[in-house]
Amino acid sequence: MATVATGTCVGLGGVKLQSFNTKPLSSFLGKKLNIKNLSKSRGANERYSTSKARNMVVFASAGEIFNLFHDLFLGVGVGLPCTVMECGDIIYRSTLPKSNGIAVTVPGVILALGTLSYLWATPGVAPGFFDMFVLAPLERLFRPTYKKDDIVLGKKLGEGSFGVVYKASLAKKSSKYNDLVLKKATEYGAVEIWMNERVRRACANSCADFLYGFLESSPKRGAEYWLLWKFEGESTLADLLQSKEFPYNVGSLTEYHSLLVTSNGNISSFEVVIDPGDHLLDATMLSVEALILGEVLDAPRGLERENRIIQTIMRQLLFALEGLHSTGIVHRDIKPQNVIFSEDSRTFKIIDLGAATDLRVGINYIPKEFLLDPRYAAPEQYIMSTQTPSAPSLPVATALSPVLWQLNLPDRFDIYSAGLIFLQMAFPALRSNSALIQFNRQLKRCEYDLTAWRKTVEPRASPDLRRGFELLDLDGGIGWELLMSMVRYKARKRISAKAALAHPYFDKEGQLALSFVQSLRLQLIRATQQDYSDAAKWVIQLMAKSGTQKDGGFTEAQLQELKEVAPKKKPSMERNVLASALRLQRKIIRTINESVDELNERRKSLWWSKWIPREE
Ligand SMILES: Nc1ncnc2c1ncn2[C@@H]1O[C@H](COP(=O)(O)OP(=O)(O)OP(=O)(O)O)[C@@H](O)[C@H]1O
Repeated sequence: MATVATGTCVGLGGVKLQSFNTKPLSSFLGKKLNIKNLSKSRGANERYSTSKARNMVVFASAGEIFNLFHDLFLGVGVGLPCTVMECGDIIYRSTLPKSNGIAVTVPGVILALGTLSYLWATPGVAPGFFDMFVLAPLERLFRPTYKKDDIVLGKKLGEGSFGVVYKASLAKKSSKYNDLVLKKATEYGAVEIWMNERVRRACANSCADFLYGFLESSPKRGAEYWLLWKFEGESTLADLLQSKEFPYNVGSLTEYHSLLVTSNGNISSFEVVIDPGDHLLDATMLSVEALILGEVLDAPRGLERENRIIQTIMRQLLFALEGLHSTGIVHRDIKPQNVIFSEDSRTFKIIDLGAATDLRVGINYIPKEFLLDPRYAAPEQYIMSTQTPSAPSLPVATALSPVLWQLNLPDRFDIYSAGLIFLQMAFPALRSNSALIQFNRQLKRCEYDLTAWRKTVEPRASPDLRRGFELLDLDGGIGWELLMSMVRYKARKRISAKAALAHPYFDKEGQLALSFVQSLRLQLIRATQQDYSDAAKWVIQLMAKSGTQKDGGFTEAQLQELKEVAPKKKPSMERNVLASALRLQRKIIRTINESVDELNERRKSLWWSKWIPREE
């Protein structure tokens, strides 16, 4: 009986040489094998035998490659029936192996884990798909909708480059939403509706409560996007910062002086600073009552108390930013004017997503366009490297988003702006526009090195400025350290919102009371924020210093020793491979950029706007 090791079955014959060649040929691949042709003529058999060895070599290597893929996909159960499960001998059924489910292989597990972590890495391809194709349509089915006639316009709240904002209310009174905010926006309104809907589904607490957005066309004004939010409150952080009372004007908003009924029936008071995520306990419910009754108790004023209020604002701002960044949205216009105090939730929230960009799908990613407020913009101006000049199409953007995110760390743009807000809160002298512009110039002159800036201004600092340094130096300078890790020239060296939230600056007890684990965490944050290029420069300088050990340089003998242990020049073959790999890498980047540019025609970049409801 002919056996399977004929090589006639291209690919598969080679794959299973060891196991197949002892089995009856008829048990494999049945009809596809031309058994007759092989056994009919002797000549054919001879030709077969002489080519057998050659075929065996070819098939053996092909077999190895196939085996690798076979093993890989076996782990995740992909392939033809008999390649993903053991079929045994179909004649003698008793030889069939007992089923033990899907075989798990190490490469299969690695592949599956790698794929999963790529799909879940920031900005999150998999959650993005779920959001877009499941949550968004579901939400559209159930959420309340509004039209022009449902809305009564009130006073104008502001007018910006992207539209006019009004206070508004509903024609039919609603118990939930009395006061609303309406923005009539230009073409960018479409982007803002998209961003607000995404935020409402992914991190509702980060931004103002968004109700609805639609396209409204009037013969007089043409097409306009109408966006509706809940009215969160009267004060933005900019309004609060302008007051001489800052931060105590915020203190009275965020601090509850709660009443504690002690066991002997006496009422004593204590202060609670409400953080996002804190739950009101029974005792603090009493404090709401106390607030309504106007029985607010004043704690002593001073640096410590101011520091605590600023800490609370920074934590709330970073919390909101972390929500946006973890879902792939970069705001690009973080400034005190766009941070509003929500009177209901008693937290600061972000508003104005008109300049935001959704990097999960590449929406509104127009780096060439200058949209940024220069007072708060990070030095890089663009959130993505100019090597990646414009937004890719949806599938390309989605597939590449984790890579582009890691390459550019676009979220650090917002962190720089938040750092400047922190600076303005700590230094009253830097709160005015002109003072901030001057500070920006000084910092640029110091090459964005805050320590260098401090050295130049501190000796001749005004009492206001000195007070700011004192505040940041509390608890062993932990506030100054956080500020420095936010305001840095290179985006890659800035701390992320998530890491900043874990910074010991936010530990209520201060740095001196840090536990062992907390100290370790601080060391880790410091290590990841280190500018290693400076360390490298230092080593090079040290090496370049000719002379003696006494001067801090290496001696000639030491340099000679180092030369000897230095790696020898790579062989030319290796260097050629390296050069080709680099050329290939450059070519891939160029090709991606070109296709990205090509795909970024305006027609294509507004694909999402067809999902925005139009008024009938
Ligand atoms: N949800 C809200 N609740 C209360 N007030 C709000 C809300 N949204 C916006 N405002 C108020 O309206 C003002 C303008 O809002 P917004 O910044 O979104 O408009 P804009 O047209 O983009 O303005 P600009 O271009 O100046 O930033 C804000 O400064 C704030 O005072």
